[in-house]
Amino acid sequence: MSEPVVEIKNLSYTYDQQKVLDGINLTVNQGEFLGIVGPNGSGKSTLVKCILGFLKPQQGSISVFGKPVGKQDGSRIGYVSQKANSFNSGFPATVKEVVASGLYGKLGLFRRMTKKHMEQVERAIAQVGLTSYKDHNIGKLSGGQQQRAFIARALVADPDLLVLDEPTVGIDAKTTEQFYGLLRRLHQEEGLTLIMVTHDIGAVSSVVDQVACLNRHLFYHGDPAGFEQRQQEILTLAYGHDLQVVSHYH
Ligand SMILES: Nc1ncnc2c1ncn2[C@@H]1O[C@H](COP(=O)(O)OP(=O)(O)OP(=O)(O)O)[C@@H](O)[C@H]1O
Repeated sequence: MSEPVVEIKNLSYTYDQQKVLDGINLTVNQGEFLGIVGPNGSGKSTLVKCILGFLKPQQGSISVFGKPVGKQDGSRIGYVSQKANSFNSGFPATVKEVVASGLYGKLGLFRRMTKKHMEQVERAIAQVGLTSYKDHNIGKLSGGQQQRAFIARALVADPDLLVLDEPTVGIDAKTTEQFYGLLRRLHQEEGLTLIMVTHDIGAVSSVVDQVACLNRHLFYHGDPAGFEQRQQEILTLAYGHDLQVVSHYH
């Protein structure tokens, strides 16, 4: 079997006096699609920031593609942050320019784009179905279209791992469904490994193939069937009360 994409061992993270992650052990294997769920303030974004190397944990270790976090080629990881879709409508950049900015890490800011780079940009835009909007101003697109443009920016450098932090916040149910369709295709047809933080517990089981339920501790990590079977028990532990979950997809 190939090496894990992400391997987290006994990870703890503390902000000032507040321990927000405690003793987390979690492995993401190649080709998996992991959904991270948990209540507000449960440490989901902190965990993602540790995986991306933005935060340095006080305890434990994380390796990504077999190397300590921060030591791998950054272009192997695509990231779409929580705030990516709160874009100023006057922002003076086209979809093509925003997507091309995803290559700056590889190119350096002032190196010219070659024909091959431009083809990569066009391909990433096509992957998310925005070809007819490629010359539109990003700020003038709908929230769902903007979100797809940011996915294209994360995909343009051809990453092996895509990390998404609450990508469907502020997006309506129909657009969210289309968006999940896109993620499913990237996962199933292109074999991309994905990690997605989400509040959408109902939909998680129909989109991801692994679920991690977090609230400082990891309360569940396994397949969606096991999660559904023990859902009330796990959510009561993690959320502290019975939470009725309505699935969007059944
Ligand atoms: N930079 C920071 N400094 C101090 N405390 C922080 C910082 N960032 C987050 N926290 C706190 O750490 C806890 C976990 O935050 P985190 O953003 O990881 O949770 P989350 O599960 O992603 O939350 P949400 O679902 O609301 O986005 C929260 O109590 C938050 O207030």
